[in-house]
Amino acid sequence: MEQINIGMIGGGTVGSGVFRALEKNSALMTARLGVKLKVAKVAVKAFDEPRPYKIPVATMTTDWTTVVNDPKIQVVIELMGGTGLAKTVVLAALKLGKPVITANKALISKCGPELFAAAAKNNTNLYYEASVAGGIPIIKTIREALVGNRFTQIYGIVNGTCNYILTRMKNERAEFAEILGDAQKLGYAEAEPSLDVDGYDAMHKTHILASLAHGFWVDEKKILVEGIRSISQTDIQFAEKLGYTIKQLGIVKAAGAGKSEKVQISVYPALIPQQHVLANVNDVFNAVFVRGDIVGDTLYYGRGAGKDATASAVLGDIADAATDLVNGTPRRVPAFVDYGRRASVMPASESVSQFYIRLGVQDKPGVLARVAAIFRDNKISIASVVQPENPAAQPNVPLIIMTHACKEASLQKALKRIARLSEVKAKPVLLRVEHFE
Ligand SMILES: NC(=O)C1=CN([C@@H]2O[C@H](COP(=O)(O)OP(=O)(O)OC[C@H]3O[C@@H](n4cnc5c(N)ncnc54)[C@H](O)[C@@H]3O)[C@@H](O)[C@H]2O)C=CC1
Ligand SMILES: N[C@@H](CC=O)C(=O)O
Ligand code: NA
Repeated sequence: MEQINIGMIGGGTVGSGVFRALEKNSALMTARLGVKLKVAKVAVKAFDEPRPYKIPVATMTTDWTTVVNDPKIQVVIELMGGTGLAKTVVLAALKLGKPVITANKALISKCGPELFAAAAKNNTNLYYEASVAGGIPIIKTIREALVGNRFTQIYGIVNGTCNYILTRMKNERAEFAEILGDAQKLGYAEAEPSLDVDGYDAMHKTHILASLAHGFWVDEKKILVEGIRSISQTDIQFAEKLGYTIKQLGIVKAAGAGKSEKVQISVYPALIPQQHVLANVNDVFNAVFVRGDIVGDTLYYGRGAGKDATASAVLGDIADAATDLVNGTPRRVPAFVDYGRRASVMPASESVSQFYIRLGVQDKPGVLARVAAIFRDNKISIASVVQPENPAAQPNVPLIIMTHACKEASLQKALKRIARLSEVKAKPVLLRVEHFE
């Protein structure tokens, strides 16, 4: 029976997870695939760095080139992260004609077309299932299982760290910073956790999904990105009172048809109705809702981060890479196909939604009337206003306003004027409300 020798660059949370998962289930995979799989070498920064599972010292090296260049290594897995050296590693392996597996969404989002071209030029492939929604097989679903569909809507909770933080903020009334520390300890957060909390990790994943779903590599600068830092206990509790839960969403929504089709691609924390299925996706779990024109609505759920769930996605890619090698079909499912469907990305200013606005205002007569007048001037209709009682006679109090649906541009214009009012004492917090229509 043929054996495929695998070289891994990175042996941290995900890398050691993959090593351990193969120790556990490689015999099962061999039985299913008819090919033996062996992680022959692992490159790490330091042999004794903390990692959740052990990797034998004899398997490790600190020189990645000895892994990639070893003629016995047939498949290279990049699990080091970042977009600098990781890109060099991936390109080096592809240039040697070796299939590469990566979990690195930052790298795919930033350099996808260049890497896909290198894979094609060298008649090999790039596999990246672990890069989006951890253990959920969403890349395979969009590219293979649902290949017969046009995708009209994708809504995803695609960052495990943010979902974990928002869930614990809601359930325990705990504060942001303390929970982020736990997400780091659990191996969910990026090495640079601002990628998670400022929305960029979810943007990388939404960028990849949008590009796959619509057949052209989206310009990432056109994606609206907002993180979860500005969300406070006040927002979580008011959202709850109003019947909503706050979730960070990646949104890919197509409107119009043919040449006039526009795709909204955004990442932001949104108020979603408590009874919606995505409102009940908690902790590190991710979920992706996909609407296809033939299949209708579909939903995928699972752990979005962590050593084992992410390893499971890498194992799936190992199976594909090994089978493609054995069968001599390296480009059976190309990493990405640009089929020239240049729908335009809708500018954020054109999108329409309902808004939640939290202002910090002086508690004195006339403030609400002045704010309401600005909304009226911008033809924005107010759906409800909540101002909690102020028994402690604080000088500044929150004022929460829910609007009816309006254009983002009108809302932003109104908000600029409101922020300048002398009675408005803090930077307004704006959250969109998503009704999944
Ligand atoms: N942790 C998670 O839940 C998930 C992580 N990812 C992605 O997987 C990748 C790896 O993430 P983690 O395992 O969490 O990171 P980590 O920080 O735990 O592990 C990184 C590994 O790369 C090694 N490394 C770094 N620079 C190196 C160099 N110059 N030469 C050799 N080895 C080097 C480190 O020694 C370490 O073993 C990242 O791209 C991340 O975005 C994707 C999905 C989930
Ligand atoms: N930091 C990421 C890891 C998985 O992609 C997340 O929290 O989702
Ligand atoms: Na995945």
